[in-house]
Amino acid sequence: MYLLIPAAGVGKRMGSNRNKLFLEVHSKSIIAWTLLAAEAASSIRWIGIISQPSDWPDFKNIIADLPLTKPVEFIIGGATRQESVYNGLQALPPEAEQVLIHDGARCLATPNLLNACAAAIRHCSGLIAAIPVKDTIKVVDDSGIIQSTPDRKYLWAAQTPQGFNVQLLKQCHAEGIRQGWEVTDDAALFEKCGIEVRIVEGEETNLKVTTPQDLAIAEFILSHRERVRG
Ligand SMILES: Nc1ccn([C@@H]2O[C@H](COP(=O)(O)OP(=O)(O)OP(=O)(O)O)[C@@H](O)[C@H]2O)c(=O)n1
Ligand SMILES: C[C@](O)(CO)[C@H](O)COP(=O)(O)O
Repeated sequence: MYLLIPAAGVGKRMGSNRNKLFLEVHSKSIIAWTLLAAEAASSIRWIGIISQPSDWPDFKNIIADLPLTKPVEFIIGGATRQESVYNGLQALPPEAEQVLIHDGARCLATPNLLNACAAAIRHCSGLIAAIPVKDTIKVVDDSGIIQSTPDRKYLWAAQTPQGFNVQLLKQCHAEGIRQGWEVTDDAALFEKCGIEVRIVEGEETNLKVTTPQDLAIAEFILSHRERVRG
């Protein structure tokens, strides 16, 4: 399985003055944890890091210190996550028929989840890891007035990995450019193109490290894992 890792952000919500994936949690950088999970996932055979060239020296220094055996390619990121993934798709090896896209910021995803998504994409055209929401979700208008309360039993929080048939995703990204669609995950492009996307049960611990509070939560999860695994 081919894995694209969007890693070209700037971490505005983290308040970071550099790519937040270089921040450390539990003694390793966020991107290091993500790459170690990809290395440990037996289904992953190739890794593409989509990132800003200005970050490549730092990424390469991190990778040099990791026990990686799988090929890692550097792909130029875009101004948005959507553009970054578009670039990543163009850079895939020509033989890639399916792809997993996994946020570099989701450094707690387990190898088992990556493998489960890699197995599941063999049987469908599109999928996402997701978990049922626990809170009641409100749709709120611009003036802060609640407009509706969707039935929670139909609401899932999308995570990554997200998996896709490569040719279909390339077509949907191209249509997104033509239509000016701005999406925050790739599944939304499939949805807009009318292509079915399945859910794969995600992990409650698979948070996207976005704000400083998430760093503290990730630290707790990683230290707990270490205690449990010994
Ligand atoms: N132009 C971008 C923006 C984001 N990402 C990646 O997409 C993932 C999810 O994005 P997010 O968590 O929003 O990261 P940032 O964009 O860095 O955060 P912020 O929105 O707070 O700036 C991250 O791994 C990020 O590196 C990317 O590859 N290219
Ligand atoms: C792709 C994603 O992680 C699914 O929840 C999320 O949409 C990324 O959003 P971001 O604003 O780019 O972090």
